[in-house]
Amino acid sequence: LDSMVVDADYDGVRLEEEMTTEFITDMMERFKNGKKIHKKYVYQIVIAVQKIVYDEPTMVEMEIEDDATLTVCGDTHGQFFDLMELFRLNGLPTEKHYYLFNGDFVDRGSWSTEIALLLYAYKWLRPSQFFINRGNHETDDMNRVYGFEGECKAKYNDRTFKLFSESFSALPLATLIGKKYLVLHGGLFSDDKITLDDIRALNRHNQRQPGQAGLMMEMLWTDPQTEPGRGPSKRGVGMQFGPDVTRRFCEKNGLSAVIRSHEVRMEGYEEEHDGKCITVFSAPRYCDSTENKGAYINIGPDYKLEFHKFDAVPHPNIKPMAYAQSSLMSATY
Ligand SMILES: O=C(O)c1nn[nH]c1-c1ccccc1
Ligand SMILES: [Mn+2]
Ligand SMILES: [Mn+2]
Ligand SMILES: [Mn+2]
Repeated sequence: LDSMVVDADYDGVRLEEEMTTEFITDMMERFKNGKKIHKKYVYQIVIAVQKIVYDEPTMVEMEIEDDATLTVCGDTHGQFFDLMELFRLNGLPTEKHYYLFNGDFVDRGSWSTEIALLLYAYKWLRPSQFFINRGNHETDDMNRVYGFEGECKAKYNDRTFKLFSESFSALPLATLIGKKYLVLHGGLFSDDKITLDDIRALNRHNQRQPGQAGLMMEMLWTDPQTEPGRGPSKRGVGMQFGPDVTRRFCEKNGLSAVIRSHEVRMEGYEEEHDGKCITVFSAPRYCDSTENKGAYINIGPDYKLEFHKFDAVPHPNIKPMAYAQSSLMSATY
């Protein structure tokens, strides 16, 4: 990277050895105006964050300081302009305003590189006050089909996607908030015996992609159901878990609730399983078609959950999946 030179006439804020709020402010403005950042900076940001998240535990554990707030966001799926609306309503990330993005920040929407670079820039700036869980869309199989790979290659290059792909494999799979809320993208398990220690013990570095079975796959793919017990997945991957499964898991692990994302909710969030399984989804008017609201959850030092809804905002006339590769082109031979 050192040999790469950013031309003297580059019109953006320059990035040196560390991330700065000035760089982030400028990058946000550039993205709002349909501009990009220099590919050298893309590489620097993704490589820096890959190193940071690689060393984080599979389940990150954090507390909310007395004068701080944590906002938990669900799927954003490349809907950059709606994320800007969320930040306008709720405030940008700061040293005292922590954010946790609960996976599926790319694919579907056509500003996935903008969202990924913005979240990564904040992660690099304040690694202990900004958190990112992996979703099932932070995987090669989904990115090949649902637009992120194509968008990386269209806006930047192949190397950009490769670097993002390696960073996705390094992302933590869950975040424990004040020992009360377990936040993960999909949901719970086919095995009642799974505990937080099993999640802590999961070595995510020897399995880059979730595959079709196992703890990592279930954390990224499963969904709640209203019926007690367990049932088959409607997605063909993972399974569904009922209110009794959630209750037993919370009791066994001393949790107040599990907070997950992964599914659209018309009001942007939903408290299910007697309030012990909470879905939060932060992509309003999903794929420009579902008439859902977005939502986010603010949690203060008292660990009370405060739900907020928000509406989609206008965006430039680029359709969802604009960069998705046709299945023929992306097939591997
Ligand atoms: O893209 C989505 O809606 C999504 N978000 N999480 N999982 C999916 C998905 C989409 C298609 C097929 C399987 C999963
Ligand atoms: Mn065990
Ligand atoms: Mn999703
Ligand atoms: Mn998902």
